[in-house]
Amino acid sequence: MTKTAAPLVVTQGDPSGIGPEILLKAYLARDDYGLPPFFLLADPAHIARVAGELQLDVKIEATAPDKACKTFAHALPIVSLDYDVRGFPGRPDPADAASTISAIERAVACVVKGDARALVTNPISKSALYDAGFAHPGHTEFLATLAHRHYGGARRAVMMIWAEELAVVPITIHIPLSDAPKRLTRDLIVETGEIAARDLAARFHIEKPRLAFAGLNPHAGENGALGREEIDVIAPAIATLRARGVEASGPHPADTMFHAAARATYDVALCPTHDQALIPIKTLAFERGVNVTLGLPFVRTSPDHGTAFDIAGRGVADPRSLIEAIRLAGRIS
Ligand SMILES: NC(=O)C1=CN([C@@H]2O[C@H](COP(=O)(O)OP(=O)(O)OC[C@H]3O[C@@H](n4cnc5c(N)ncnc54)[C@H](O)[C@@H]3O)[C@@H](O)[C@H]2O)C=CC1
Ligand SMILES: NCC(=O)COP(=O)(O)O
Repeated sequence: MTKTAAPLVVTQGDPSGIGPEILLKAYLARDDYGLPPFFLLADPAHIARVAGELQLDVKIEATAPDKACKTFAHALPIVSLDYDVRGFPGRPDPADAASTISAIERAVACVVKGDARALVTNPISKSALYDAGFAHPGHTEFLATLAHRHYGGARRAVMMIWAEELAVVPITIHIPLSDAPKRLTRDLIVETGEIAARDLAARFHIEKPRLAFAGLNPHAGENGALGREEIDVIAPAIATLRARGVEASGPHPADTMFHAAARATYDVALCPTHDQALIPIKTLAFERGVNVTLGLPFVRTSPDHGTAFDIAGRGVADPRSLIEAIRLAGRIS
């Protein structure tokens, strides 16, 4: 199968979260949104149970990846995981962790083999997986490990959350806030900036991406009076990026770089910490934001939200972020 003819592969995510529901709703909306064909890696019996409980009229067909495109027109294609998934809504179950992890591993294997052109992940509960012994902070870092496993070489994955009006990159990701200043090195900033610039050009066709870096401290340090990371670490990293031909600006005060006029001056905002980056995008575009992993030899997208255990099983979950994740994966792969 040629890469562009291949379907997308979608993972089950945490089966007790809203993943199965939004996936079923996305399938029902496939024609309205012009979604490219996809197949789900899951336990077909579990997905049929969720569809029945939520009265979502979706025909489900267990199939193989090479039959998925044909199936997609009349039924939701599911490639079966070798697990009996319990997935009681709202109650994450350690017994389901192995199936959740296996879906991610198998999805990457499908892309590597050419059975799928890109992967879209449903949300996982980090703490539920940590409790089951999962050693990776999140998908992003796990995918870098899987890329290394399949392709060799050092692999660094960069998280970007994207919407039409804003794209953000957290330079440090899933670490305690108190560790962020120590982990924020010149090398990390330069590497993150280079990956973002490269993938925005290659995958999003922005010829010369404009990168805007946020400071770490209030008012970007106020010339060192409120912290020295801007002077000692961030500004030198920006200078290195500029010397290497990357259009990089900053460090900008993080509190004033997300209003509309400021956003018009850059293509992506890169922030030292997770929440500096994710709060603005989730405020502006929670229902439409897409998490895209940059830096890998394959495309992975995901909705910007999590497992939403508080509403799982109630039928009220909004599928639009997953729909946008599927659309974007189709567009950039
Ligand atoms: N890509 C991934 O796998 C992600 C996983 N997570 C995980 O999700 C778990 C829960 O995280 P939270 O911080 O509670 O964030 P969350 O995004 O799951 O929920 C936050 C709030 O938004 C609501 N919400 C989320 N998605 C919604 C949707 N599609 N429709 C309607 N309402 C929605 C929820 O009901 C909740 O009130 C955590 O364990 C976290 O690790 C969080 C973000 C991304
Ligand atoms: N807050 C975003 C998030 O946690 C997503 O992480 P990942 O599982 O995509 O690495």
